[in-house]
Amino acid sequence: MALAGVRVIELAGLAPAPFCGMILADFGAKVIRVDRTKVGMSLDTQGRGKRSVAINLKTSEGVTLLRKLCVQSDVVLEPYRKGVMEKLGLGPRELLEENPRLIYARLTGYGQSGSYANAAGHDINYVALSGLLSRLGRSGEKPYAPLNLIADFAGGGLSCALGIVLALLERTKSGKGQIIDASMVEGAAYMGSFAWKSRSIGLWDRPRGQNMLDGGAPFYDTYETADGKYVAVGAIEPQFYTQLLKGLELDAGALPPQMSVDDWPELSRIFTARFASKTQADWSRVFDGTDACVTPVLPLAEASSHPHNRERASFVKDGGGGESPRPAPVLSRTPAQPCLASDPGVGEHTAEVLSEFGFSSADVQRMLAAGVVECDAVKAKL
Ligand SMILES: CCCCCCCCCCCC[C@H](C)C(=O)SCCNC(=O)CCNC(=O)[C@H](O)C(C)(C)COP(=O)(O)OP(=O)(O)OC[C@H]1O[C@@H](n2cnc3c(N)ncnc32)[C@H](O)[C@@H]1OP(=O)(O)O
Repeated sequence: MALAGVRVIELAGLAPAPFCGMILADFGAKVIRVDRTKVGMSLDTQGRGKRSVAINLKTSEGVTLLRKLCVQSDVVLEPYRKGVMEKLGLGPRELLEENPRLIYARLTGYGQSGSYANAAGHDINYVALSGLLSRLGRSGEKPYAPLNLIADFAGGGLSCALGIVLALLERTKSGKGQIIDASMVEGAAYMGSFAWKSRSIGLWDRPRGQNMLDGGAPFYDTYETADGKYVAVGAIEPQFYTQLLKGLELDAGALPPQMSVDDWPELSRIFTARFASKTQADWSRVFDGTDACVTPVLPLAEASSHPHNRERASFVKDGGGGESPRPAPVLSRTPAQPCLASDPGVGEHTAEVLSEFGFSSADVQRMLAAGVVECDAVKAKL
């Protein structure tokens, strides 16, 4: 796999950093998640392919131990508020001094500087500050955050993974590590560059929810079908729009022109009534195999069984039967191989990992007895 041989220390976080770590693990990195002690269970639902070490960082020996793990690794991924790692004496300056090849990734909401740098926040706050949230939502309604996808995952975990891979690539030339300041506000904004830069072509001139791509245009929207399900319509180009009208059995000559913005509400009413006349499956029969850009809106539970996704094996089943998306994109020679074993329990691999880093079993036993580390002995034996 592309990242084989890369060792990553991921400090356990909430959602963005765990996703970043999972991407790296999916593509072959050895990711070690550092969990807290005395927590029972992990909230990391993105633990695929990782191993877990439980360390109490409120002990000085725990901090020393983590330092040893970090300086013997390629990447440190930390998800804490600005200054937390420095307080522990594990800031980038200290660690890079000991290991100049280390890539030190800091995944935060507001970044390492600026007046919000110390503030708590979550996805919705970061998307709000990026400017994007103001553009999301239906006409006449309040701004709407589409799950926690934009900042936590697209602008956060994914863009931080890109930063790490770029730094690894650069290290092959310079031999040097570096610090990655991954701010979710900036990651989200960057991911939304199209929204900024396409203002120059008038794509967002109208209020929220009244533009071509935000629910304003009848040919770029969702419609309810006769069975209470939905279809998605994305027929932007005239040749595809023509196919849409054909499938809906509408006479183009009797309708206002596609780009007559003032007539969009009326066209929407016509499309709404038409789509309500058949079931979702009926519409798939009408539109599959055409260029009308009409697809069913699938629930998560049905996505993997859609013929297209089934043919590409786009979803994988883990050992417990749980389904999730397979890693993307697909690399031809070195594709990701997602681990199908169950996600790691807190401290499941403490003894195994510490031994790999050169600790003797007597060291491990002593640290266990002192409460510096914890080992989930039951899971570790399975
Ligand atoms: C009832 C609750 C139910 C919860 C169910 C949860 C289900 C999952 C839901 C996922 C929701 C995802 C949401 C929508 C998100 O947006 S997640 C993104 C959140 N934001 C970020 O990640 C940005 C960067 N991080 C942060 O800003 C902050 O970490 C935070 C998220 C605001 C949380 O702040 P806070 O809890 O005060 O923690 P921090 O200031 O970072 O300090 C962490 C403290 O923990 C300590 N710590 C860490 N590891 C260990 C360890 N192994 N052992 C002992 N202690 C440990 C650190 O030393 C630090 O301690 P201290 O410096 O405060 O004394």
